[in-house]
Amino acid sequence: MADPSSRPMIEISGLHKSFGVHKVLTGIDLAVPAGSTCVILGGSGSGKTVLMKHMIGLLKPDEGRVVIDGEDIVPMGAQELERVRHKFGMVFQAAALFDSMDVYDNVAFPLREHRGLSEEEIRKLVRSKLDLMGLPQSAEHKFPADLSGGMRKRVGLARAIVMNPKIVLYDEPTTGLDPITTDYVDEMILAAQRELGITSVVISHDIASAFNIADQIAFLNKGVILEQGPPEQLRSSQHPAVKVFLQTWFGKND
Ligand SMILES: Nc1ncnc2c1ncn2[C@@H]1O[C@H](COP(=O)(O)OP(=O)(O)OP(=O)(O)O)[C@@H](O)[C@H]1O
Repeated sequence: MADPSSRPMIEISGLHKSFGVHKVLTGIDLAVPAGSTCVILGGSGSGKTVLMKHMIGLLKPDEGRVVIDGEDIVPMGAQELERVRHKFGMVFQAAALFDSMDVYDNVAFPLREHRGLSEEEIRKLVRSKLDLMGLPQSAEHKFPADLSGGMRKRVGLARAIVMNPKIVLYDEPTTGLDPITTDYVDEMILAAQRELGITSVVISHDIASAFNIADQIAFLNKGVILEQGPPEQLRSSQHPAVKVFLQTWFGKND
């Protein structure tokens, strides 16, 4: 568990974003302490993906600041943004692996693209990340089509952390997975945080998974964060929209 008083790795303040007349984000304030896991929870269309895109500068806000590791990225041009993006790893809903490459080459790909490393150095880095994700040597030469959904997720995660990023953004990492595989993926997210000190931001509408992995949950609804804090704070929220959303899961499990 990260120290909540540590300095923020991501700090968003007064963020507004509209597309035409459609106001999507209307005043977001969010601080994610270094080394912690923040889950952005919210229903479909609440603005989770739009918020995440601001964190890596894929969208510019109409108003507000987006400070990453001490730097406001809003005024940055393409070259500077490219430098900041190297601090990020991304895990997408679909694992987004290259079908024509085996597991080893998929994970090695970012290292070959961005670093002048020897094959031996690449081997060490790839193996260490596959180990962390619990992928045995025998999986290295399999192709994505031959892997289960959960295995593909783990390969995607190994690739996202192979460059030792400071921050990993997860876009709906457990959508479409069965409960056991979901637990396993949650474990992998926690392992990456624990072993590598990674700051994680997870967008999700999976309540069980959010409560499993989050140091902090930010509940997004209609473009504003209605409640933000440790899972137990969300659980006891008196905000009607938060209560209704959580009842969809806790209602069934209490
Ligand atoms: N580039 C864009 N142009 C216009 N509208 C957009 C654009 N990107 C997102 N939106 C709108 O912003 C709103 C929020 O979208 P967003 O993708 O952030 O939702 P979400 O919370 O991630 O939902 P989901 O869980 O369904 O992925 C939606 O109404 C969407 O149509």
